[in-house]
Amino acid sequence: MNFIKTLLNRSKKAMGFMLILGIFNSILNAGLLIFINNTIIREPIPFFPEYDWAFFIAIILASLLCSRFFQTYMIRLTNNLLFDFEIMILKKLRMASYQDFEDIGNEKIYTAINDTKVLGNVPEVFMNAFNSLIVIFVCFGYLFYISPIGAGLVVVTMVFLLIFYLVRNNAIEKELNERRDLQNTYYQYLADMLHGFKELKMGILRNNNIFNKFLVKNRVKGKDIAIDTSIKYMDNELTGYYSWYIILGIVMFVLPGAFNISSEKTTAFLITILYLIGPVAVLITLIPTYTMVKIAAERLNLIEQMLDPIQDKIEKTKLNDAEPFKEIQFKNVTYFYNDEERNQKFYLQPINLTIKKGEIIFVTGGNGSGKSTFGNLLTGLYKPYEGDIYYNGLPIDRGQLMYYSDKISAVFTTNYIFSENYDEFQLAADNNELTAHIDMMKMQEILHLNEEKNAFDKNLSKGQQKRLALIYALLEDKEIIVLDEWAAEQDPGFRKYFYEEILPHLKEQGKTIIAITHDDEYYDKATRVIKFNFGKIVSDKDNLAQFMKSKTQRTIKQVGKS
Ligand SMILES: Nc1ncnc2c1ncn2[C@@H]1O[C@H](COP(=O)(O)OP(=O)(O)OP(=O)(O)O)[C@@H](O)[C@H]1O
Repeated sequence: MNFIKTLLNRSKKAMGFMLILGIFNSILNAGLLIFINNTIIREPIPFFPEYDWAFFIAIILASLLCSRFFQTYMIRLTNNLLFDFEIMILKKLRMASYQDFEDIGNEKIYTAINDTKVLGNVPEVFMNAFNSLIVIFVCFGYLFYISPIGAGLVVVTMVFLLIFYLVRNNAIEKELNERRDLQNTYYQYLADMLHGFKELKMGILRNNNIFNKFLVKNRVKGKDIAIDTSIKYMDNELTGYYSWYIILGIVMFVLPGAFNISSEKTTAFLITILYLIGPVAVLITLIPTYTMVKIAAERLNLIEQMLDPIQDKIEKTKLNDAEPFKEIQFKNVTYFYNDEERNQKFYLQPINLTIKKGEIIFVTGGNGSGKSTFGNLLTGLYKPYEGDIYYNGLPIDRGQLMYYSDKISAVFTTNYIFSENYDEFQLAADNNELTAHIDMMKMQEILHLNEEKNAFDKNLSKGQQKRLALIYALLEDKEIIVLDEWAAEQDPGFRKYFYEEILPHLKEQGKTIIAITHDDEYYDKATRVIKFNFGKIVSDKDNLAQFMKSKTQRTIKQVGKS
């Protein structure tokens, strides 16, 4: 697993150094305890007893410096790891196929980003545990030195406590997993609420139900589990904490009488046990952290497997950029949706066709007939289930999909306008190409440039957003343009203008256009019409004669006007 590997690699480098530092610091701490004990029971230190105060100060200073160095190093390591993990998830996401992205869904990605935060804290937790272990080890050595029987008693009590903890922790782990699943569905309902806010405002029943039956129900369950888990943890902690008093009682009242231990030794025993409470508490609070890390790592592992990256192969299999577009060929290309959750299956039957440069193809058919699925295959968003797609005669394999997609501009039905100018378009008034596109889309008075972001403002109507999306697509200056129901939101006048003026104009510029459309009154504006029905191409008609006829009529009209 990549995350765990990175964690181990990064930790390994740090661990060797930190272990030495940790051992040194812990020995200093334990030394401090022995020093205090010896002073209380008036046993002088074995060397330079007259300078014991100087030793005391030296140990404290050394421990302080060591701790500061240790903590600073840990802060850096933790933050660097957090950064690396977050970037790793984003990088994997960026390189994942659209199919994988669709399968995972936004909610799990949000949760995964939170999981990286849990993993990032592992080295610190581990080092704290390690330091505590050393202190515990040294303290026990000291206890065994003072009274082996008393120390044995403490060890037995602690082993019982540990077993009690681990058994209870198993039950808690199940609850934590359940909480994570609830979190995923919570994000899903939240997305419904945020994206469907308008729809919620339009239906009281809907509004009540999403709130009461889904969001609140989910949160109540989440809260109940959280309370239950926290109470179990608290019970564990209280049991642990109060067990110390039992141990202290045994040391105070049982040991001196039963085993004839002197009051000095009893005092040293008591102080050591009080000193042990801190490090043991650190170890005990580690158990929930360990459980959380385990769950986060398992979930991240799952996401990582789902986000199967394709970047390794990309550089080797780049398409020839210089070669102009000639054709795209589909050979026995099929696609298969098998949505088990929703018990939904759809098979797009073998497609065999060739798209030549300069064609204007309309893809038509009823709802659910497979047009958009075909569009996703054509744009390289989906990899064929069977068969192959060829670009200029070259079969497109998985590693080339991104480069293949990069040859195509697309405006999807659910088009999204980015908030920043990621394409680095030259959005300036002196960019003639831009002004020509804006003129063609009749948006001179509508578009406002946000100078700070170097992007056009997004607060446009749906139809206007589609026009802006097409302007951006044209600025990409690619040879192939795929449009999915682009004209659906345009008013009748602009729709007519789009089919009769814009598309022919783009063809004249040498563009190849594949438009998914239901506008059958404009079918004569295509050079070819492909019709889908129930996941199958039922007709693929060359429409060039019709197109030429309507083009001639258009030219005659223009001449007439002038
Ligand atoms: N992500 C998906 N998972 C499972 N099934 C899907 C998925 N996307 C689409 N489908 C199914 O595939 C079939 C074809 O869908 P597609 O979107 O290609 O149809 P379409 O012809 O574009 O329809 P429309 O004209 O309504 O946009 C539909 O039956 C749909 O339910």
